[in-house]
Amino acid sequence: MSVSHPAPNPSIVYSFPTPDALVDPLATFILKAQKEAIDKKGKFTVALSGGSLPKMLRGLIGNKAVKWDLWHVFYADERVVPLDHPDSNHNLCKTALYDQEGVSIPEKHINTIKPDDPDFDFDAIDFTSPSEDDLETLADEYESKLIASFASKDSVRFPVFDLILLGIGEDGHTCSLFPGPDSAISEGAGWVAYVQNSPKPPPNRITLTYAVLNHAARIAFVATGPGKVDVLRTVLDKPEEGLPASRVRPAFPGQVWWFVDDAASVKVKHEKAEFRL
Ligand SMILES: O=C1O[C@H](COP(=O)(O)O)[C@@H](O)[C@H](O)[C@H]1O
Repeated sequence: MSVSHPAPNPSIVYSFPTPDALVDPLATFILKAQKEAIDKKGKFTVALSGGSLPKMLRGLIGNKAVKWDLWHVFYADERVVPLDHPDSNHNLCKTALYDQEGVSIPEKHINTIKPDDPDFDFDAIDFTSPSEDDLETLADEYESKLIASFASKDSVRFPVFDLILLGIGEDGHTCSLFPGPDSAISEGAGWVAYVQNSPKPPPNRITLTYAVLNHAARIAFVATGPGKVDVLRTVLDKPEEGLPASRVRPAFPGQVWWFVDDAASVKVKHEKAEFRL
């Protein structure tokens, strides 16, 4: 017997005149997601990306409505480098957000890729050339952190994030899910995968899988600037081309939103909505 799944909701695209103009609406959107999550279950689970995303969260800084103590943060992807390395997505988020005045997410709620297992010496990894065993351990241990945070008595097949904030590369990658045939990431039922030889440096990465992204309650992509113009057109108007960002389509009632600027969306034919929550 075949089981039919409801079709994903169409993505909602908001385009703003400048990158600065999307900062406050994005903060408002995040606060709404936070409120719904906290009203329902007393915490807010969010996955953050690196790249240009962390700085776009500046509208939250100093906003008294943010319940930092109830945030539980994971990374949509992370580069396998020391946590204080300039390429680390954690380090980017720390600099742009956690270290800012008034931002008080408890340290134990920030889930880095450094394993909790005291027998695994993260700092001893050869970061210039980590072994496949190390990468596999990091992915497995990160999955364990997700299990500890999401599995309950109604134990889950996949974590359901309240919100996942994503960026998109000019090649259509999102998280560390790059274009091209990588069946391990594409088809695997796991929650976390490792990537070697990523086309964008640094080469070794840990990423949430499509399966996790597509179980989220909300996904918000943030993309600005003329460098994203062609990829945005392809992802939004030609999803059949199957670029990684187009494959992020959580099943109903999940929903994808796009916060973009006009420079990035100028060629997009997909309907643009007026921002209102
Ligand atoms: O390598 C990565 O790239 C993407 C996109 O970055 P952006 O600077 O173009 O926004 C990012 O979302 C991801 O977290 C990162 O590891």
